[in-house]
Amino acid sequence: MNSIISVSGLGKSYASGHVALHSVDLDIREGEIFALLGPNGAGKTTLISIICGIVSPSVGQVLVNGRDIISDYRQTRTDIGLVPQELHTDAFETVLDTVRFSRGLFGKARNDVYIEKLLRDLSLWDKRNAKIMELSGGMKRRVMIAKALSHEPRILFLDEPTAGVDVELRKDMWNMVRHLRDTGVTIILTTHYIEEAEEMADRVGVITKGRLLLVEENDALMRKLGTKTLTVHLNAPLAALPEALRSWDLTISEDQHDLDYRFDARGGQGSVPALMAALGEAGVGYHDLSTRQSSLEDIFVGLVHSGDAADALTTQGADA
Ligand SMILES: Nc1ncnc2c1ncn2[C@@H]1O[C@H](COP(=O)(O)OP(=O)(O)OP(=O)(O)O)[C@@H](O)[C@H]1O
Repeated sequence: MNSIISVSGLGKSYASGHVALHSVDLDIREGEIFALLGPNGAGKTTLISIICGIVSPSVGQVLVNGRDIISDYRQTRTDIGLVPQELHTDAFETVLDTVRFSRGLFGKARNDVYIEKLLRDLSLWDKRNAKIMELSGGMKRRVMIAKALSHEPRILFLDEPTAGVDVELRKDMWNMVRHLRDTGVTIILTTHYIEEAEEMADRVGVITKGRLLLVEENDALMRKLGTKTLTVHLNAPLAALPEALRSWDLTISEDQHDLDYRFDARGGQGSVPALMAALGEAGVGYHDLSTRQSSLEDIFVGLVHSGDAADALTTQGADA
């Protein structure tokens, strides 16, 4: 598959002296959903702001569709739609007017057929004559996406599309993004939710402290993300594991009130009901359960320690 964006040796030092990006190499494939996953301050917004021409790089090169983002700014910017992290749009305008206006900013002729399709695709057509301030938070986000797509870009950047959004809206957003990808748009989103990267992306890049640690196909990365821990809160303290439970990867907490069970974050969930049955048969009573997924920090630490980061960078190099 062709690269629609090619980033090489990209570095950014802000005037404050802070180095936000260290020599990033990255290729985005046409038609994919790519998630840039990293904690706050990792450099995600800086990276996409450079690609979109909002922040200037200190060193390195970015090609969008084969064109340099600096010497060919006008064309490369036209190829891109950006939904920034902060939602800001004119509260008193109607949905239709604000989206038409955004298209005009790119010097594109009015195209009511395209705008209608776009608003229908984003389930906004019924609200086309509503003022922005009358819309729910989720709909305002959709309007931001419609604005970003109003000039028919081939690439859409979504900076933290679901930050502060409730679970239901998040799932709506995921469906919408997949649908947009099916219409041929290449999508790059930033997130600090592992779950979001897992749910949405074809490939994931993990970034921390301005370094792209690895770029992987989603499945391969999620396998690396290791384990989930299920904690079983017991009715009574347990001093030792009953014989029948010795084959399970179980650890009794120090106060003997909890049992921790570690299982594969992907594909291992089927073992949880079996464990519950085994606990029942062994006469171990419990009153509550909780699960915990490895945090990004756990993963970064794990990657750095296992040396996978270096291997992964090689993989990324080979990808380019
Ligand atoms: N204009 C600026 N001047 C100085 N430092 C900046 C500037 N913009 C960002 N930074 C710093 O660069 C680093 C990377 O910031 P960036 O916004 O790219 O991270 P991020 O991964 O998008 O984080 P978040 O998820 O919090 O937005 C941070 O330490 C941030 O404080």
